[in-house]
Amino acid sequence: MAVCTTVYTAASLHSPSSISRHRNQQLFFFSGEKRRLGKRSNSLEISCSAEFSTVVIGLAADSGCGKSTFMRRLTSVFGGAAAPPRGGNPDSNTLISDTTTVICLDDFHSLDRTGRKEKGVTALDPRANDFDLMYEQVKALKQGRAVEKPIYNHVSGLLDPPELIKPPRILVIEGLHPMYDARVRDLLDFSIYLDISNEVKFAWKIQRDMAERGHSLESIKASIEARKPDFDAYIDTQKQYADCVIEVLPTQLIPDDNEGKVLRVKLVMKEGVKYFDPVYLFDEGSTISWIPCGRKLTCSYPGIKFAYGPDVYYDHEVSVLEMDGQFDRLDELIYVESHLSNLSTKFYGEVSQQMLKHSDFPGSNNGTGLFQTIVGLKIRDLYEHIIEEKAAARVEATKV
Ligand SMILES: Nc1ncnc2c1ncn2[C@@H]1O[C@H](COP(=O)(O)OP(=O)(O)OP(=O)(O)O)[C@@H](O)[C@H]1O
Ligand SMILES: O=C(CO)[C@H](O)[C@H](O)COP(=O)(O)O
Repeated sequence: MAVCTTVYTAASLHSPSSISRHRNQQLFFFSGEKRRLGKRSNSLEISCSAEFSTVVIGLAADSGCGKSTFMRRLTSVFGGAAAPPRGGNPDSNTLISDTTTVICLDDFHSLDRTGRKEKGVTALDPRANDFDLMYEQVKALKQGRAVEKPIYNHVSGLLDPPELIKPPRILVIEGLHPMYDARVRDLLDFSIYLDISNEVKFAWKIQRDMAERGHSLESIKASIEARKPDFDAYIDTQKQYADCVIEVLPTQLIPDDNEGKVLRVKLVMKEGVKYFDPVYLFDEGSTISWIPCGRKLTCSYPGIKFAYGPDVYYDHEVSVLEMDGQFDRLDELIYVESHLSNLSTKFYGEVSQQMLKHSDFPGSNNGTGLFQTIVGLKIRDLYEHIIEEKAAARVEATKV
């Protein structure tokens, strides 16, 4: 494996004088192709060996919408536990496992909490974020170069000294804006948008911020309202670019439900995405409605309803799989799994096994957990295909 290792620091990208200081920093060099950086090189750009490839996944969602839970499910599909960088800043937002590194895009806030207050902008506003640096650093990692990424400290509201991020096999960039900047968007091998309806978002935020963070109901309402215009303008618009959207809505099984406990969840899968074959129920391309409750699946009120079929989403052809309701017994999930195809599992029952393994995670009894698990397996499959493709290209290149 050859890895190019110029270190991009936040400072090096802003100040021309620091570019020369950092230009020749090379921290790691494995065997393989070596390209020397000329001392008088004007640019930090260096061409890296094609032997190394980081697959980049984008996960977009508003704060408190289940990104961390999704990340825990995804990391588990690859095996091993994810932890913050060892010996680093205790308030780091990064999670590293054997295969994946998850970086939080809040680290690219260019304004700290006070700066935002002074300028009267929210963290969702592009003016509070450094997209040039985000692009440079995601590109560097994708090409196999380590970066010195800034840290936004959620405890202090300040920008902390940067942390070193080495190129992983799979880089997940999660946060408010992974698909906002076209340059960053183009670096993504796959993208997901978690689309939580306002009613559900409110219920989740209350549950977490009141119970765990001691906020009052009024302050939670006020914070959601204050964020809404910027959320609509800058975050929600990104879903049109996503390869896959998990939409979470109130149930339709209980008339006028206002409890928000039972959920209707849709998995919107774009057609024609390389190495991503949408999952289907019973018969690919048909329109299907299925109530699985009966002899093989225990369902208490209000029951469970699945739907599947083709649709159009922001002018793209998509397949949509929907689940309304919740499971009573996860050990019976295999019945549902056996009617789904294109799951990219490695053995019969892998979806059910993953769900049972994390039955304590939020959403494990409904479509949020089921669809997050399925997307995790699809990402593993996509990753394996990309790696295979690169290996085949290398073999071809050696023949030439
Ligand atoms: N599928 C789910 N079903 C029910 N509640 C959920 C689900 N996912 C998340 N939640 C609730 O939302 C809260 C936030 O989830 P999580 O920490 O995964 O979100 P996040 O997007 O990473 O948040 P933040 O960006 O603010 O750190 C959880 O504590 C939980 O209460
Ligand atoms: O939307 C957010 C992303 O998670 C945060 O609100 C943003 O990062 C600002 O942080 P803080 O609320 O700590 O000032």
